[in-house]
Amino acid sequence: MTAQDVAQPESAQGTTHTQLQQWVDEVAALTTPDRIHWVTGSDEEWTELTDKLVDAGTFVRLDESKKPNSFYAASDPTDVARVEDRTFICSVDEKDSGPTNNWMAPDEMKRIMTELYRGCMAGRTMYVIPFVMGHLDSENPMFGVEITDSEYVVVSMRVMARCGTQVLRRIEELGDDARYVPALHSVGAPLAEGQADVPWPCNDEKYIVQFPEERTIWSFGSGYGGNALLGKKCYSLRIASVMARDEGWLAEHMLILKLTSPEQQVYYVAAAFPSACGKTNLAMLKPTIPGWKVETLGDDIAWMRFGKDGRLYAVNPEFGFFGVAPGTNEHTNPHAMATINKGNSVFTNVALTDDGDIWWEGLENEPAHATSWKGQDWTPESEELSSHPNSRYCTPIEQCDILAKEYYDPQGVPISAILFGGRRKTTVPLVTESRDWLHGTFMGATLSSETTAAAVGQVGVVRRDPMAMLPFIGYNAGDYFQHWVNVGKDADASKLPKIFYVNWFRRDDEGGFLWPGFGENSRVLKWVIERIEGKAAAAETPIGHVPTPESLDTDGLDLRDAELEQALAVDAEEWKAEIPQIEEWFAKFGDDLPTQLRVELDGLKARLGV
Ligand SMILES: Nc1nc2c(ncn2[C@@H]2O[C@H](COP(=O)(O)OP(=O)(O)OP(=O)(O)O)[C@@H](O)[C@H]2O)c(=O)[nH]1
Ligand SMILES: O=C([O-])CC(=O)C(=O)O
Repeated sequence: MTAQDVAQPESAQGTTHTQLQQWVDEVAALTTPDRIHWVTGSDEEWTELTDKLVDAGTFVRLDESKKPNSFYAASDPTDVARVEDRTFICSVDEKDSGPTNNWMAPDEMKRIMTELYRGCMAGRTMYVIPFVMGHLDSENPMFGVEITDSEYVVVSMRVMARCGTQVLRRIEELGDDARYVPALHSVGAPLAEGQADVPWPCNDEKYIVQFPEERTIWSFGSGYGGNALLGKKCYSLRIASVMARDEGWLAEHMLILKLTSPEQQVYYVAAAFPSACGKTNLAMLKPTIPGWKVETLGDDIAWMRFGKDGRLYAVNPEFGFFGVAPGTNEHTNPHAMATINKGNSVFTNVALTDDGDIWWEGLENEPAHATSWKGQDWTPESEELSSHPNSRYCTPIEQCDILAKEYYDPQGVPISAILFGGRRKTTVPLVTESRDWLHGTFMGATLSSETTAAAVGQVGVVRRDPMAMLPFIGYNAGDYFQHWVNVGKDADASKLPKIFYVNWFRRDDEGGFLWPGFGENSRVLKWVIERIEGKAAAAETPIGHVPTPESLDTDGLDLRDAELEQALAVDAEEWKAEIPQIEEWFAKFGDDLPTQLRVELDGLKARLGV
């Protein structure tokens, strides 16, 4: 079948952008969809698609009075999270993908995937989604075009990115000057003539592939989150990190928040934590200390470029939140709750209540009965969880009642502090200030965290997750470290953000969290700002500057002195035990590890007396 044979629905407008049209035609010829639909982004289209998803049994419409214009979806039980072992960086030279990524030669990968794509959209509609990550009116709009055969992906992309005709028109206006990332996605479930569809089509064989030199993404087999919404992790982190390396900026797995002190001083903070380690919660934090205010700019991704004034400015390229549902409630994240309660959201792999609402572990008002994410009867006595630990809400960022007005500024905001952090039960204190950019880069490069349900695999295993980017660095991680070193070297040190390392997850001897976390993390933010202002005290330790117990504002906090001390403790023996692990981690990189990081490690060893 040729592209010309593919039936065009009346709504298909095509494009005057010859090269884009050519690519769409080629994909259609290969994948043989029944129809092609160019996504407009209109409200009518949303209604059409969500109705179609309801008819297919993929979506259940939630009660309008509880969650207007919102939908429940349950995925195939095998398609619930990112698949890191099926994710590839197919650089031309294997060395450029480095020791932390899966690699295959691009030609070989394309040969395999072309066969998988052949006829894979039969019986389905092929959607063409023009989108832009970041602002349409920015100096260099970061366009993408995702082709997908999943209505779920179209609806979710519409929440997560600025999509549709307005973007396509801009691409057409720019013509050959429009730089866009072609991103091809299929669930890999062709339908034979007359064959009924399943609610969640997917394929056991999955590939999530980035071609860094071509700045192209090919994804096959999964309909879920970061595997399928290709503007998110695949483009805004893996491909964008390659662009950032080449162009001298940073594409990072970071939230961005605006902090206003009681004296009305404004600071912007970015923070990198691995998936499901608290970015969304910190980004929307409700401070428990009087006079401090937090507003949100982003909860997952930050693109940071130097401004003319020499400071590092961050923008959030996304348009929605794709947040972890379990644990989210009125206490832990009241702003996320207010955002999703406004509706226009998609909930995946949570529980469906009998009165047409959603529920998950940790949410208030536990229902007496619900349908679990696996479609089974669920009651509080059930042994199985009602919701998958990586169940998600997908909701528009503009509904967030504490969205900072600067979100709309394509220039972004000047960052004063960068926080790195992960989940560690032991060893890592509540907060540590680095001595300088290089030391902060070392902290980031050696970041460690227990694995979570956000990726398929074992949960709770400590692994190194540099800058929380382990699954997202689109090139050799050794070169990525060098890029961070270079950013510091080329900048005016006095204007660079200060780097800190936090750990909300240290445990006491009974296994409870030592630090109450959530809104109380505002106390740590306050200390961070007071360090920047030169006001707060700190103790110098082998690993960096740690608050003295008195320097951290604990007014009104129900925390015993001994607990605070334990949360802040730097135990030399525990840190000595980290050294061989860091050495093993660094050994992976061979000569690609920047000398400066080896020098930092030697410094740490000397201070610990190793
Ligand atoms: N103990 C404790 N748990 C927290 C804290 N902040 C977040 N969490 C929990 O960590 C889990 C993940 O939190 P999120 O804020 O959604 O994580 P995220 O980093 O945005 O996750 P991704 O969307 O996967 O990138 C939730 O279950 C939270 O309840 C904290 O300060 N202390
Ligand atoms: O990418 C996803 O599927 C969800 C997400 O935000 C993450 O895992 O960090």
